[in-house]
Amino acid sequence: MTGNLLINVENMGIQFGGLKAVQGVNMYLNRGELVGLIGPNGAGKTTSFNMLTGVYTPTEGIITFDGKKINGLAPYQVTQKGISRTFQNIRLFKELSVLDNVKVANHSLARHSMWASIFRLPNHFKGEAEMEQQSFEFLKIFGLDIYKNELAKNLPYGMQRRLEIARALAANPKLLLLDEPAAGMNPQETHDLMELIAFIRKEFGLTILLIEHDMSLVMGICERIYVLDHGQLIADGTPEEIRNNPKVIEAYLGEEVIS
Ligand SMILES: Nc1ncnc2c1ncn2[C@@H]1O[C@H](COP(=O)(O)OP(=O)(O)OP(=O)(O)O)[C@@H](O)[C@H]1O
Repeated sequence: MTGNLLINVENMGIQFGGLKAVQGVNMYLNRGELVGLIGPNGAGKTTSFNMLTGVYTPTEGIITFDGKKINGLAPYQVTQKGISRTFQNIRLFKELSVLDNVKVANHSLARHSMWASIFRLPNHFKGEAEMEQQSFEFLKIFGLDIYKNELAKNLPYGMQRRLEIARALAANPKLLLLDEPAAGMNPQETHDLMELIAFIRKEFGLTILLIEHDMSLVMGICERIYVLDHGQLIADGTPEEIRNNPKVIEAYLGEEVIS
């Protein structure tokens, strides 16, 4: 047990050739928190997610998750530790059904052994049935059950975004990282998504870190917000504090209106 602290990031940074894309980032999330990560284009938000999930190894700093250092772990090991994510550009198995997309992600949760699967022992079929049922339950939560047998590529855009979150959740994370979940959604879809995020967080006892350009969403559901600009944190605080922070207003001038 590591108390209330779930993830702690100390002095995190990464350099690509001569470019310091992210540097000196300190942040933390307590269990159960819903925190936003915002900043202008190119500020280093996705790069930070890539470091938290093992896609990139930071060139400086320490990331501690659930009391253990996770720098240098491969992405699948980070997932096993309990961090799942979605991507800015939707990454689904487009030629698989909606249900199978969730089942694939759910596979790491399957309680039946690999040997039972390989030799198709009775436990395998029991495990398969359980997994199918569990995956279907996820689809229901996301309002995707009616699309169960549809190929992922045929889903309306907003539903594809939802399926991405369902998949990330099926890996049973403690920490969920959402990279622009409302990108390309209309205001109604964004509003529904906001409610869904609040719901799954409560229902699954999740901790969530969210990158988002839609300020109504960020300001509406996050308890705390970190602001990145040119690879460095320039502010952190409550939505109210962030909205009134002169540095943040300056960083966003000409790009976003913080409302
Ligand atoms: N693999 C890489 N090699 C070189 N430069 C990179 C690499 N990945 C990211 N960068 C650079 O790091 C900087 C931060 O990019 P990043 O995608 O993290 O920004 P962002 O805040 O997520 O932006 P956006 O809001 O547009 O998605 C950019 O200058 C980008 O070009």
